[in-house]
Amino acid sequence: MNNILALASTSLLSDSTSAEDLERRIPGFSVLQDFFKKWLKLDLTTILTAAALLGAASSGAQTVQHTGSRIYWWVVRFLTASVSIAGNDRLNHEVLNWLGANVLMKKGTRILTVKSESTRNNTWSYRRGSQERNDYQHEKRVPVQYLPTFGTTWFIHDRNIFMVRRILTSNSQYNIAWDWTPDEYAGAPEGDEPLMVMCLGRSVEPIKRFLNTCREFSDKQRETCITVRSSKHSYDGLWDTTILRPLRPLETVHFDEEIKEALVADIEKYLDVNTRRFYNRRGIPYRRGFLLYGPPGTGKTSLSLALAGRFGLELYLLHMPSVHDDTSLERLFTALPPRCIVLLEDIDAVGIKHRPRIRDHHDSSDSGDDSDKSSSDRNIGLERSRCTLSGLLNVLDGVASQEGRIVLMTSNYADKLDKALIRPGRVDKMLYLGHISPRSSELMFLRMFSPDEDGAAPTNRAVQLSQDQLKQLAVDFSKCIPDGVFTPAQVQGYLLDHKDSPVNAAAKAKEWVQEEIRLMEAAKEKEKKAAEARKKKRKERKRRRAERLAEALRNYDSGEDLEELRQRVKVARRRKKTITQDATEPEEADVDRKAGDKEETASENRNVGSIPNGETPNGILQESEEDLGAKADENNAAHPKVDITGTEAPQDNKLSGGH
Ligand SMILES: Nc1ncnc2c1ncn2[C@@H]1O[C@H](COP(=O)(O)OP(=O)(O)OP(=O)(O)O)[C@@H](O)[C@H]1O
Repeated sequence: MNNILALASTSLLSDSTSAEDLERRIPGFSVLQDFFKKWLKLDLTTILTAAALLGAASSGAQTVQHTGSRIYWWVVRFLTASVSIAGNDRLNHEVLNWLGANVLMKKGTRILTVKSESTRNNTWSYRRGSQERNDYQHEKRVPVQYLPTFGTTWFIHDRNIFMVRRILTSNSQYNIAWDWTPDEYAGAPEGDEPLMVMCLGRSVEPIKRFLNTCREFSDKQRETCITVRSSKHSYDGLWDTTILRPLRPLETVHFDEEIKEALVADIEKYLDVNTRRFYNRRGIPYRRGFLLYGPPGTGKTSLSLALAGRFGLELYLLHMPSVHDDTSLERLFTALPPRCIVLLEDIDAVGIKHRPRIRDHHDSSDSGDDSDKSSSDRNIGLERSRCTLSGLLNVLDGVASQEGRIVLMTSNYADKLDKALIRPGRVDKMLYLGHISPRSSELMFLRMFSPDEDGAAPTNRAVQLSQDQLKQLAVDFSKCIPDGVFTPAQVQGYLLDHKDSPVNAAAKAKEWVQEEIRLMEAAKEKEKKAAEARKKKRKERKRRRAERLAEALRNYDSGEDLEELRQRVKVARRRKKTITQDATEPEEADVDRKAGDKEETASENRNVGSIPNGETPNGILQESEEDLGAKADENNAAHPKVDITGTEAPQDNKLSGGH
């Protein structure tokens, strides 16, 4: 730049002086000048002068811009108050949401960004933003939402001038063509950019009020929905998926009305501010836990959703089998807000660590099939969580556990839950949701066929009936439903099949009930036969083992010390256990074990003398060991070796919610 200025000043001097000076500065300048003059009829000195002047002007402009920017920020600093909001803060989205609905559309802003559906493959993407799905607006396409883009949005709120800057961060990977491309055109925000909310004046109070408005606006939008948060990638410890589900009124979950009222009253009392104070003053951890248990399809999940809606709380959903490990579980619990409902589904799936896979493998290879396992164990074993019971107990009421939340756990196998898990403090009330009663089926019928609040028919093709007619049909229908036989899900399924005609639903109920009972009995019979076959097989195997053992004992040298034999059984069992645990390839381990046993047998043979019929003490050991294994299997069948097993729920905190 100094050179250009020097050149410009030189060029402005007299012709001869400047030419001499330029020749001195740029060797060969006079030759070039002659060439330009002769062939292009241009004066090189004039061109250089013009270029130098332009350069000087640009440099001046930059200095002015720089000074202007400093003055601007000086003014901003002294005349405005500001609050910054991180990209991953919920308030960030709430502010954008408010701006989108209340400023951009009204002002007719011309530079916007749009949000619809993410097509990103979450499995492979490194940078994952939170996702929001609206189940309420069941449209074919996700509705688009217009939001502020990068840069500043100005608006007046509550008689104050506000500016909200959506900041282009260094993380934003955009290909900016030129340095001077304005932020607004630099690309599309991904949703995790910080915001700077500024307001003219020296107090942050107007900003606080504005932020409150944004929160209330979002809450209002959610009033018709329940916000369900879940974690797609539980190992991140992030509640990264938000689903807006239609609000489910509590009246639509049918079970004993008294129990329902007691449950609502209990939660209401717990959420009362005075209760919190009461807990805090007395040093009692402010937490409440409920266990909802019963057969599948009896409304455990539906009740949890309804309770979230009833108390305006967000529901944090954790499907236990998909939680990666204890660390992930802890991270997720640490990220919970103070007031929410946490739904832990299929709590009985916790505890795979207590039943190592290698042992399972060995068991099944020993028995040849898995028919030894009890059916309930097999059912539980379909999907096991990798969390341990102690990990779960820790998050429920460990030191780092969040206070103020309500934990709802669901289980189909409450009788197998560990006492530690359901002790008061972790589970304060147990609620059984069972099969449907005639009264509940009557209510379900009415709910299904009653006109909507606006008087519209439940379906387009539904025949409109008077309220009295409908009530009569509901009573007729309920008379056909036997008490405590069907799950509410079954009855709902039937009613949905006849959703266009309550008359048909009531008329065909008897026939449906008979057919359904026949099918259920057939399924039960089949299951009974399968269980008998399993039992028979187990008995047969035991008989064979007993025979072999008896045979071995017949051939047993009575001179051998029985105690010694017992010790050998113990040693062999211990060795087998070690091999099973160490083995990465169980077959190899098995071969090693057998080889080891053979060697031992040889040496034992030397000690105890020859064993007739080729039956070795090891043979006896193996039989005894298998026998013990069989006993363990039987034991498993009676008390499946899940972490949370074999304990009776305490009676004092039981609520029975039979429908
Ligand atoms: N008590 C009930 N009242 C009204 N509807 C019910 C009830 N129980 C079940 N349903 C209906 O049956 C379906 C399944 O219910 P839900 O998922 O809540 O059962 P669940 O007990 O959680 O089952 P699972 O143990 O298999 O998770 C839902 O569509 C729900 O509307």
